[in-house]
Amino acid sequence: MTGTHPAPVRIAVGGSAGTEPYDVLVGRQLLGDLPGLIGTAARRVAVLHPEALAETGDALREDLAAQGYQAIAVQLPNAEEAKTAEVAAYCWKALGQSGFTRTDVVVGVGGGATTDLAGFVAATWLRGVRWVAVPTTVLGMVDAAVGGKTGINTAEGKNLVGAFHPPAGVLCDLAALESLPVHDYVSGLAEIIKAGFIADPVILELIESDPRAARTPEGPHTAELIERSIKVKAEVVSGDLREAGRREILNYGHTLAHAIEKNERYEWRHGAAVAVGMVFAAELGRIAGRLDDATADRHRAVLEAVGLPVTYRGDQWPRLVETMRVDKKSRGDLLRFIVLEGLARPTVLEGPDPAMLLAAHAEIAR
Ligand SMILES: NC(=O)c1ccc[n+]([C@@H]2O[C@H](COP(=O)([O-])OP(=O)(O)OC[C@H]3O[C@@H](n4cnc5c(N)ncnc54)[C@H](O)[C@@H]3O)[C@@H](O)[C@H]2O)c1
Ligand SMILES: O=C(O)C(=O)C[C@@H](O)[C@H](O)[C@H](O)COP(=O)(O)O
Ligand SMILES: [Zn+2]
Repeated sequence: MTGTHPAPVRIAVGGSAGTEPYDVLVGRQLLGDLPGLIGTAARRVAVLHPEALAETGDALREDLAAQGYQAIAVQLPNAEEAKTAEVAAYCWKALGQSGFTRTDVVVGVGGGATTDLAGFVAATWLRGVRWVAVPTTVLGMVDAAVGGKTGINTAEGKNLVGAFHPPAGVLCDLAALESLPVHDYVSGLAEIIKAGFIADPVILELIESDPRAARTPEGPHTAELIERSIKVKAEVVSGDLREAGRREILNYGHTLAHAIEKNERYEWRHGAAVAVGMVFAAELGRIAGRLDDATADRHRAVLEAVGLPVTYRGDQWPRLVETMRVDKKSRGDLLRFIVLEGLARPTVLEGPDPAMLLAAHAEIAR
């Protein structure tokens, strides 16, 4: 089948804070590009994959072995269970036992949880080795694999330990999405919709034109939605890898989302929590007098139209507030939220009055 697909779309991510630039490729049958990204200096390659992609991980290992690399496959638990210190330690052991040196390469194949963990293992092994991301979920392609945020969760909260460690390249093979359960596919739409609200409203129009079709990889706008969202992310992280400023806009909806995920013991998908978190942030923006009613209402409408949740248990508020205090955007005792001043006009709301937070919470509580 080689040669039957059009050339992939290539989206450049600029090097920032002294890191190398790299490309995100979106297309089909992209694994031929993997050896070029691994590079000629590597002898060993570790393919980290989730249990759900055991066959893919093993096929990739065999392929790399056939090309002369000493390749190992390291199976991780599915989803958020992979993002723990114990799983990272298990991977460090596998690298140590295979004699992994500074010129060897980690490949993360899977959803955002897998690439977050794989990138973190690469960032920490020998203080940093090269890694390549092969995202296999919508969310992984449009968000997690791009931008170099890697990390794990702790008992106190989501992504509290990590490193900025950009990949050498990102390969988004759209064929991978065909095996993704619809629940996971739709979860990824939350980050696409986020990109629409913070930067590219055409995304919202494409989804609103046929929300049912947006729920499937066969939808007419799938590739465009993915490419537009990657471009938003690439543009933002190219200028601010370490989140010194503008990158915070990518955290729209995430302050509450991460608290919900922790409260649900990570049994909610990230995208589902981000959907509720964005409705909360929109209401907060409206209550703070920054966002117009129509744009605030549009959040609920588009998220519900694709089947994402827009409400959360009303009795959990005190616990959620407690968790939000350790959000990475907090400074001392000051809570900080990304809100909108209009479509594609994100800004920071610092230290909102607790009554304002409560009023926004009332709009999502059930
Ligand atoms: N680093 C970042 O910038 C960033 C950005 C956004 C999200 N994230 C993180 O990403 C994670 C969520 O990622 P996700 O939504 O991709 O979920 P996930 O990685 O948990 O994957 C969801 C499920 O799908 C399975 N799976 C993956 N690909 C598959 C495929 N092609 N076919 C069948 N099953 C498949 C996984 O094994 C898992 O069980 C969260 O931990 C979130 O914090 C990170
Ligand atoms: O890349 C970013 O920056 C983001 O904030 C993207 C988010 O979608 C993503 O969930 C990220 O992992 C959140 O980062 P955190 O620093 O709030 O843990
Ligand atoms: Zn996110």
